[in-house]
Amino acid sequence: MKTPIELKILDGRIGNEFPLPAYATPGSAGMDLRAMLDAPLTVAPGQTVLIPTGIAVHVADPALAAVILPRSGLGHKHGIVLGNLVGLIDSDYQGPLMVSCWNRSDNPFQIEIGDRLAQLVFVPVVQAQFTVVDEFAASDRGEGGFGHSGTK
Ligand SMILES: O=c1ccn([C@H]2C[C@H](O)[C@@H](COP(=O)(O)OP(=O)(O)OP(=O)(O)O)O2)c(=O)[nH]1
Ligand SMILES: [Mg+2]
Repeated sequence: MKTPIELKILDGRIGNEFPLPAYATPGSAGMDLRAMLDAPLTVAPGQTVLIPTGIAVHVADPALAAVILPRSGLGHKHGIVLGNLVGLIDSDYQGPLMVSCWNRSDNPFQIEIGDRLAQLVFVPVVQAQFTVVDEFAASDRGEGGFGHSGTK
C-alpha cells in the first residue's frame, strides 16, 4: 500500500518531456529526481551547485519525512554526491525540492537537462519529547563509543 503525498509540478517539462518521479521496480525504495536545468551544466571538480528538480512535495504528516540520497552509480563511479551528504525534507516544507550536487572527483562532470541525479526516499519519523534526568539506568554499553570495542 502506497502513502498518498501531495506533489506540485513547478516545471512544466515534468509530466511531459520527463516523467514524474516514480519507483523503477516494485521493490524500489527511492525514486529518482531529475536535474531540471535550462541548459547542460558542467560541474567543476570540487564544485557544489544547487539543482532544481522541478517539483515540490508536501509530506504533511510529522511522522514522515523524505530524504534525498545520492545515486550509487554516480557517487561511486563519478564522485557525484550531495553537498549536504543527505538532504532532509521536513514534513512541513512546501518549497521547491533542490539537490545540492557536489562533484567530489578530479574531473569535470556534465549534467544534461533531465538527468536523474539523486533519489528521494520517504521514511518514518519519531518525534521525541525529552525527559531530563540526572542518571540513566545502566546499559550494557554504558558510555563506550567511537570504536571503543575495536575492529576484530
Ligand atoms: O537537499 C535538500 C535539503 C533540504 N531541502 C529543503 C527541504 C527542507 O525541509 C528545507 C530545510 O532543510 P534543512 O532544515 O536541512 O536546512 P537548514 O539549513 O536547517 O534550513 P532551515 O533554516 O530552512 O531549516 O530545505 C531541499 O530541498 N533539499
Ligand atoms: Mg533546518
